[in-house]
Amino acid sequence: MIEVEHLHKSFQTRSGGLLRGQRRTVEAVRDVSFRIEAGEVVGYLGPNGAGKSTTIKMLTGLLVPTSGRVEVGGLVPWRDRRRHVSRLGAVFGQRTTLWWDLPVRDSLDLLRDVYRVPPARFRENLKAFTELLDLGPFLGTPARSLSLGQRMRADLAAALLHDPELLFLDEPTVGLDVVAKERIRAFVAHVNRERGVTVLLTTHDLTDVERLARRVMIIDHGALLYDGNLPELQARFGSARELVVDFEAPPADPRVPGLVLLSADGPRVTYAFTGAAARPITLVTARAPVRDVTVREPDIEATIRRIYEGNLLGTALS
Ligand SMILES: Nc1ncnc2c1ncn2[C@@H]1O[C@H](COP(=O)(O)OP(=O)(O)OP(=O)(O)O)[C@@H](O)[C@H]1O
Repeated sequence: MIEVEHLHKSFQTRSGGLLRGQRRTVEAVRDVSFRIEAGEVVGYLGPNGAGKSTTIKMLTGLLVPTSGRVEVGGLVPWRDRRRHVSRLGAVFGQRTTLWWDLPVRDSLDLLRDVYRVPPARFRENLKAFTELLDLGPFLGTPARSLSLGQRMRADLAAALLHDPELLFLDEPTVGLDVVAKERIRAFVAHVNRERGVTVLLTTHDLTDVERLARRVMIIDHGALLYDGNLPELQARFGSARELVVDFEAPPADPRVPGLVLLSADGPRVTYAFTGAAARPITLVTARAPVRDVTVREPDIEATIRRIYEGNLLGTALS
């Protein structure tokens, strides 16, 4: 579906401040290559300024690469813009594609005309999306009066009315409460599953990724650092699992041979371990009477932070 080979994009900028006017080259994307198959949901992650938007803009045809190859469904995005755009949908969390002063329903009608959606198909899609996203209560409301969550739902419907094969989502849940976030995620999972829509998702909310994407690509300073699934990411870069043990009484010596002691606070002692939890639990319970044990998984957020920090320190990770 998407093929990217040795993609580069540089921008010429002029510096401000003391060096005002001096030309500078920013390499926003450096030698990025990947393939995305039809029907995949891929999380595209990276800290601010990493090169995510620049990549997406090249994939949508808004920007022409400095060098390298991009093909989406057999088309070169910036050369075949019109045909390309008819096959993709995009939702940008920070701005809307809806007409600000028009009722949502009128915006959707206009998009139907822009994309020449057959009337029967339009009716089917509008009905399905109205149900799935509960658009009914605000179809008559102008975009400017919608809450952020309502606006996102309307934007998602707008992006999918013309049955695109590919959906770009840029921060689709930013600023939403947990319930609204979950509703958006459920909808995206639905269109992927039921309609086979391929999704490329940029987000700073890792719950979006855990919920939706089996695969993640991590970019920093324009270069791809990781491309793979989440469990492998955890296995390769995650910190150890933690075993939190509540002993019946504070142990005189909390150390257990074979386990790394992280902290001891009265009867509660925390150890680090890797692999399965059975052996550490056996070791601990053999040591002293235990009231309770909990296994704490390393969180994906911490893992990704370590990858970003590793890159800042210049560590080769991939
Ligand atoms: N039109 C432009 N002119 C000059 N520099 C640019 C331009 N667009 C992007 N850049 C620079 O390219 C780099 C990558 O920016 P990009 O917007 O792709 O990052 P991002 O990963 O999308 O970040 P964010 O998460 O903050 O949106 C940054 O250093 C940015 O300042």
